[in-house]
Amino acid sequence: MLLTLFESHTHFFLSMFQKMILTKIISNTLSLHKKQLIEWLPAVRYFSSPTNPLVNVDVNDKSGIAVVTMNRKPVNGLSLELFEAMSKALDDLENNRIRGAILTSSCPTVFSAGLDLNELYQPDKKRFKAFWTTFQDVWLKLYGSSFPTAAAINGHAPAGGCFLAISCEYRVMCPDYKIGLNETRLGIIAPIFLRASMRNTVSNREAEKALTLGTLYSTEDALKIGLIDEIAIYKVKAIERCENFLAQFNNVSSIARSFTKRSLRQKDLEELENCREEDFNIFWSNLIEPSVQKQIGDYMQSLKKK
Ligand SMILES: CCCCC/C=C\C/C=C\CC/C=C/CC(=O)SCCNC(=O)CCNC(=O)[C@H](O)C(C)(C)COP(=O)(O)OP(=O)(O)OC[C@H]1O[C@@H](n2cnc3c(N)ncnc32)[C@H](O)[C@@H]1OP(=O)(O)O
Repeated sequence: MLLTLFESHTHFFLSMFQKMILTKIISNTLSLHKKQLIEWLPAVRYFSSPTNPLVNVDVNDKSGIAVVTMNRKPVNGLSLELFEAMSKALDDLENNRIRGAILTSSCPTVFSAGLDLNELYQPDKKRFKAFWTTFQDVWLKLYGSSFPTAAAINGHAPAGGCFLAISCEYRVMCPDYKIGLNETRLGIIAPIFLRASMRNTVSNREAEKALTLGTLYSTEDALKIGLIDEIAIYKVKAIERCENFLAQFNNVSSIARSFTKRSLRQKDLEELENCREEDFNIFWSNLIEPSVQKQIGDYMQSLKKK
């Protein structure tokens, strides 16, 4: 009842005084530290994000929902700079307590082509370390966000592209594209945090099959195995369907929702938090194997020859 009362107030701007009183009452009732509670307070203020050419954040003042658009042509290859921009955008969204976020792409037929192969081919260790650490940050922030998330998958989403989508809570995809985790086809072992996101999306059996075979699914087959939740005919509709999903949370206590999400994902988040360095080392040694480098180089060539 206290939460319901609190929620109904938060749709309006809270004066500092109101906020202090409410914080005190709720933190006493839920036995939370003030800092912990503030971190999980529901959306109360919306913002317009400073522009970064690689990631556009557009917050709808009325709904409080942010559309986060990756904008790195031609295929949203996930480079260090794109990850940095995403990491910053996720911080801004968290700090401004938005009501939900929808991840999508400005490329007409590609959501994201996954990790930028240029980051993986003949890598410089220092840059790759920064790249990998920022990649981990993005996953921790997206998968562990206090606000609800959805992906409007308006194009192909192989490998890292699929990975971003399954780190969200809901996925709507446009027809006639491919999605999946094809890392094993490239000689790569899926990292710990990728496995966690996949298991959280499809059944353990499907996750095992999908990851070991490295299958890329059509939109229709992805729906069948639960890798996506809905199909929408084009991008605008996909965003609308994501908005509808997020709007359902208007009738749910933000605090109860955030804590429940957190508790369900906590184990996965901690698993990576506790082994970030080890995770890097494993991938670095896998990546610099001459056979893997050759595979990546050949693969890049084959993409260029198309
Ligand atoms: C490969 C080894 C990975 C090692 C990783 C190590 C550990 C990581 C483990 C797990 C972490 C999570 C997983 C990450 C793995 C990855 O994400 S690796 C990337 C895998 N991505 C792919 O296999 C997709 C490759 N791309 C495509 O299939 C197609 O491009 C597309 C997305 C279906 C789009 O097709 P379309 O016809 O529209 O475009 P083009 O193919 O003509 O491409 C245009 C242009 O873009 C270049 N390009 C495509 N993909 C990438 C990419 N991932 N990175 C960099 N550049 C890419 C392509 O070469 C073309 O260039 P151009 O000819 O110079 O114009």
